[in-house]
Amino acid sequence: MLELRHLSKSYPTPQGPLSVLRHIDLHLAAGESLALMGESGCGKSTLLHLAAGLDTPDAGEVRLHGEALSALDEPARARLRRERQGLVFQQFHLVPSLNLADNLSLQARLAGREDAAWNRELLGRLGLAGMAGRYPEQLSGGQQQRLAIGRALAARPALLLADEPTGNLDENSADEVLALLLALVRDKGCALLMVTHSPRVAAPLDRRVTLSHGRIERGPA
Ligand SMILES: Nc1ncnc2c1ncn2[C@@H]1O[C@H](COP(=O)(O)OP(=O)(O)OP(=O)(O)O)[C@@H](O)[C@H]1O
Repeated sequence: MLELRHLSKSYPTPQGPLSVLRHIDLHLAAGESLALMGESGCGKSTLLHLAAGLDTPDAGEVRLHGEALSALDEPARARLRRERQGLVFQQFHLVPSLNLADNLSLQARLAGREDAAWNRELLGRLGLAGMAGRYPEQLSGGQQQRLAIGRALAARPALLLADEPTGNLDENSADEVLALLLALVRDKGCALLMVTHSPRVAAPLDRRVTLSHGRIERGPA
């Protein structure tokens, strides 16, 4: 369902182009979870941004459901992101002026896929029921992260892209949020590509790969 073919990406720097990704091939099947690991600065976020169509590769292509993102214009890419992808970042990116219920349903509403029953189930399973009227600043870090996950899943995306989704949480909250995230994606048959530097966080996922020197090193299955 997500296919990265011969992806290459470099950034311009005063010292010349910095080659970050070199001919990356990666495939993620429907409903599969994959941890993308590697040392700080190895290009994990760059790869995730390319997969999300938030940035464009220098060479190669990203295909989602067989459709090449490069063949779409930006409005079509944005629509695909809204309808088919959920994004979760380490910084929660909640909208401060919207309450919890409105933050949760924002993306689904924009995608025309709002489902009140699913929203209620999400709130319950994320431990946020009864807090619908609260604003992000009135929530703990763990609650804000759970809300960000709920927002990404509210439109029932086929693919969740997550960049260190538990990176801002203490160990206990991180374990709890990760377990919830995995249970939700498994129940809904949602594929997951998750960036993490932590082997502990990567362990419960179906597969792990490591980025190093711009290339994928296949880990143990
Ligand atoms: N816009 C940019 N311009 C120039 N260099 C960049 C840019 N964005 C990222 N880089 C460089 O590209 C490399 C890969 O960055 P990236 O953020 O993808 O790494 P990462 O593996 O996600 O790191 P971390 O685990 O620390 O978040 C780094 O050396 C970074 O400094």
